[in-house]
Amino acid sequence: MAIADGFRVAKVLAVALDFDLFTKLSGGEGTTPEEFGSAEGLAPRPATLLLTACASLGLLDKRDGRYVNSELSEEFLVRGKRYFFGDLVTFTDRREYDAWGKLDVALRTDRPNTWDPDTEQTLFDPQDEHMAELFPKAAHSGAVFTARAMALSHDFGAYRRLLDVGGGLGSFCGELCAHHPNLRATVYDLPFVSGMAEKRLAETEVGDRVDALGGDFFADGLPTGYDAILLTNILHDWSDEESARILAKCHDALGSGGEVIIGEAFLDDDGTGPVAGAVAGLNMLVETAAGTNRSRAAYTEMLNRAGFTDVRRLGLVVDAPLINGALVARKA
Ligand SMILES: C[S@@+](CC[C@H](N)C(=O)[O-])C[C@H]1O[C@@H](n2cnc3c(N)ncnc32)[C@H](O)[C@@H]1O
Repeated sequence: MAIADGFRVAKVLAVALDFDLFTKLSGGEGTTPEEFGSAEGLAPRPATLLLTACASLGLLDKRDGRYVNSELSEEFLVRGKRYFFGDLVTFTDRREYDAWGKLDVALRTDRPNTWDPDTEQTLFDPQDEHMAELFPKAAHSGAVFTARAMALSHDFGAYRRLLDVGGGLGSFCGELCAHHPNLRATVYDLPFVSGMAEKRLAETEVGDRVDALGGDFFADGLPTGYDAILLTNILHDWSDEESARILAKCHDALGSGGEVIIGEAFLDDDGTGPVAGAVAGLNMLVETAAGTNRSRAAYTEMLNRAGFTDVRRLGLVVDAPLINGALVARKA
């Protein structure tokens, strides 16, 4: 049944966030269904049903007859908190909920549902209503806690300068530099995203060690002078051939001994799971022209073909959204 009605659960979370429920409850005395209903213009029945559903999912606790944030929602669903996850939920709901309703069409046509490859050149078109602002914020929302997991799982302090290719709003750079005081990092992304990253990073505690550079990893060469390149949730957006071009650019940009780190929701090598990677793979069908999730074995082959050696598999010491591990490889 959990499989059959999983979409209902996702919608409960998305709608509660649309009401800004968890931010409004943060730090307060909680709410009753009557108070919540009258504040939001809802009749008692729907107000009660929504709060009950949120409590059943562990998003709210009930104390002395009042609904309050659970520990989970207090940490991840309150706007303005460091690990706020809500923008990813909202993006997924607004952009992908309807598109997943037509999953059968994507399967039959082998084309994305969320944008039109006949009129838009790429998924990352700044003219697209969701891409211009919501997507970078959503990616940040998923990345910042994931970056913490990466920081705890790999010694980024061994590097002096890190280049985060397709680094979005600098979520990984910011978090990794916060954990490693001697690390300096550059976010490299399309100019409309790197401009947003620059502004955001300037206001953070590590703003003096992280900068942002605009560019296109297909049209331009990558900047040099870095001893590590990070690629998280990048290669799954592209075909094998396009991914090979990106890896070749990374290889060209690194000096001898430089390392590339790939973070992904990897598939098991035998192609049977895990659920997160496999379902994210189908999302690549809905969202991209030729992307796919791949196994560690497939990425190892791609890395070797690009000239990297000594490929190591890295587990995460804490679970993270969006990725389930990393591969680290060296340029000989
Ligand atoms: C799925 S997001 C991943 C963001 C981040 N690395 C993370 O893990 O959250 C893909 C990123 O690649 C960037 N991107 C797409 N095409 C690009 C290109 N041609 N050159 C540089 N960056 C690009 C997008 O703007 C976006 O920030």
